[in-house]
Amino acid sequence: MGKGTTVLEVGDDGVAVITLINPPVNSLSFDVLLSLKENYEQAQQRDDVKAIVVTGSGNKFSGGFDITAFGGLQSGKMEQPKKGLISIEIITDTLEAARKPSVAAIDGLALGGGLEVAMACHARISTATAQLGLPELQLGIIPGFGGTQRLPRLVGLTKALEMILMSKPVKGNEAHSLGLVDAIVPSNELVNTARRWALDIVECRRPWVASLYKADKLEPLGDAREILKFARAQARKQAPNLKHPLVCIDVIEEGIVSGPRAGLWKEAEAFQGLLQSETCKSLVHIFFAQRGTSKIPGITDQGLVPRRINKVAILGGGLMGSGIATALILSNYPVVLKEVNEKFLEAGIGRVKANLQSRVKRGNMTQEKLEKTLSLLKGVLDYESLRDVDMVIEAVIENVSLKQQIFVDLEKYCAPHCILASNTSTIDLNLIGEKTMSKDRIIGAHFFSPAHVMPLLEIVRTQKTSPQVIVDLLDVGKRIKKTPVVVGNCTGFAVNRMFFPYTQAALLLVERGSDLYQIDRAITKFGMPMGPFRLVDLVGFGVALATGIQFVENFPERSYKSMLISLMQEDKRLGESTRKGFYVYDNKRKASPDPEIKKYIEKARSISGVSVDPKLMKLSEKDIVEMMFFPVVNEACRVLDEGIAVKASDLDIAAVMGMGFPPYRGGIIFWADSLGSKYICSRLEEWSKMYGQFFKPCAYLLERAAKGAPLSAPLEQAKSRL
Ligand SMILES: C[C@H](O)CC(=O)SCCNC(=O)CCNC(=O)[C@H](O)C(C)(C)COP(=O)(O)OP(=O)(O)OC[C@H]1O[C@@H](n2cnc3c(N)ncnc32)[C@H](O)[C@@H]1OP(=O)(O)O
Repeated sequence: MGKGTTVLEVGDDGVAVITLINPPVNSLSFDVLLSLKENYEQAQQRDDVKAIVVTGSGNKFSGGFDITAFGGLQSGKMEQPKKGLISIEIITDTLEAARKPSVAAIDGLALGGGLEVAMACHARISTATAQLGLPELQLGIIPGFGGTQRLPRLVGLTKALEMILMSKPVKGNEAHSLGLVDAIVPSNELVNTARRWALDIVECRRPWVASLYKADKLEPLGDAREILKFARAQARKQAPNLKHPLVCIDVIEEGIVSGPRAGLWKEAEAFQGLLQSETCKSLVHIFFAQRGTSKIPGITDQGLVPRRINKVAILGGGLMGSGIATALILSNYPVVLKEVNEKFLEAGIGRVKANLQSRVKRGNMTQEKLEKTLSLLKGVLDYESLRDVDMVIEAVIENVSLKQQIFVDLEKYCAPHCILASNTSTIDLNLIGEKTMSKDRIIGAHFFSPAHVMPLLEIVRTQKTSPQVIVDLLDVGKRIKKTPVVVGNCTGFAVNRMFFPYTQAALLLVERGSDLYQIDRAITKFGMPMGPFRLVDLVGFGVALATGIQFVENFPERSYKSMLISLMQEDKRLGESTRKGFYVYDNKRKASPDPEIKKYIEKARSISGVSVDPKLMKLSEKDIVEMMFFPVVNEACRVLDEGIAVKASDLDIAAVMGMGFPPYRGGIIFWADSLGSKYICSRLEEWSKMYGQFFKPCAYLLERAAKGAPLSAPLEQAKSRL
């Protein structure tokens, strides 16, 4: 059976309506594209057809080219169509060059190839809320159905570059003011308006525009060159490791300098090349991995319906609590914020206000909306006000006995159905709930700071957490626009388990002679937002030490015990907040290296009893990256082996969204598999001989390496490769 189709219906008015049908988003599979071509040709031939309307089924135009086909095209299982077949033969020479005019009727979304089909029509009618955009760069490719040529001609070069390079869609209303669509109508009038518009074109009451040859919106060549030069500089600065944004700019330039037809050919060539790139493979993996995190075998396939959460309570108005409260009220959840005294409560509410105010300052929220959002927040000091909430999220300091007492109290005051969640980032949930009888409704809701900004939500289930409670929290996560990763219960869960060896590797290397600023530079160049030392400065030494202790206590055999951070803390160097950490900070928070650090390193080195290793003093960037990240891979393997994560791709998302691992490398395990389990294992073995247990490969990694199996393959599959 084919994948999707189009349907042609001819009305008495002489308009042929062609509907794209490929749920859920009417993606453009080859079947859909070939069927679209056939129906266009039929409409051309039929005497009873005067004009054409293209629309999508289920109130959606189209989400673009079928991303599920990428894998087949990349592996060679599916044949690449000949160059230009779709963008030139179908979209340009069949759709745009047709002898009968066509109008796109856009509801819901027109993204990527979807918008490119719409731009080849001779006019576009849209609803106000539809999303229109070319987000291809997010997938490591460029628009490949003529978008690089038509969008600049419809909206001007500057706006087109912004939309394409930032993968930023616009809503119908904005698209209208930009000239991308010709009229905005309500959804129920969409197709009829488009029909009339198409007939008006036939009768010359409306212009018949072929976007590819429109030139009035294009800037003069000299100006265009300047704009492109600026865009190139920005792209190089923002994503120095990525080539495809620069390729995209070259392709756009070709169309402006040599004409749109030449631009189309260059686009087709570049598209085919980029489709095979590692960047594209990695980003497509991330696309599906991200959607896969909310599919949990045994939980989300049981037909459970999420219960309605009407009101949420947050315990603790510190940095985390106030961030979580902000995230919730921003998605219209009424929130009760509980603190222990007036002073803390006021400070907590103040933080939420400040979070919202920064949105107003940046122009992302009106003052009126701020007031309305803030009215959803109520501060309280007692447990009485928690009687009618459906979920509590505890976000107090990381202190086991305090948390245990809180959960006992919650059990007393909250309704029996109320979900009892903890935002702990490291502590075992069984310990937190030890003194309660409510173990089935205890769950971890681990947010990342700042909680109203960071996209990840680590959902921690214990053996006893009921599937219903997991489904409920998944639903809340979706409503507050977080990507969930559901993990099992242990010290540090998935993200901090991976973070720990990362920080430890950095400390081990500097104690043995590597330059800490060089480590930070190499790691930033690899694609992390900042290096490990700059990061510790940012989160603060207090947090780093508190989490560190949890790990050293729980995993002593593989912890590298360094006193470096403690020694600096004794001298009140606590990171950026004190203007001194591994770096020194000026008034503008600009970080500069500090020669004084040597002193602390030497002291820490003598406490650890290690000596400088000349090899580690002159590590290459590649070696730094591997010595920093292979221990992370090793820990990720343990997390998989212990069943803490259900699938490898969940850890890829956890690394990308929780640690800042570059998405264009596909996440931690995907990246590791690109290097091979054998190679990683052999390097770790080599280092463990020289530098100790910290690097020792775990059983899972050893087993995979021995079989030459990828780390991401499910256990049975890896075994069956024998
Ligand atoms: C040649 C061309 O220039 C190349 C292209 O067109 S490349 C494609 C460009 N298009 C895109 O990048 C859009 C990608 N999709 C999205 O951003 C979002 O899915 C969306 C905004 C369309 C919908 O978002 P949302 O409502 O949150 O639903 P979401 O869960 O993401 O998607 C629903 C389902 O549609 C699938 N889907 C979405 N877009 C798809 C596409 N283009 N192809 C195939 N499947 C797609 C998702 O994988 C998901 O499947 P699942 O239910 O099995 O997990």
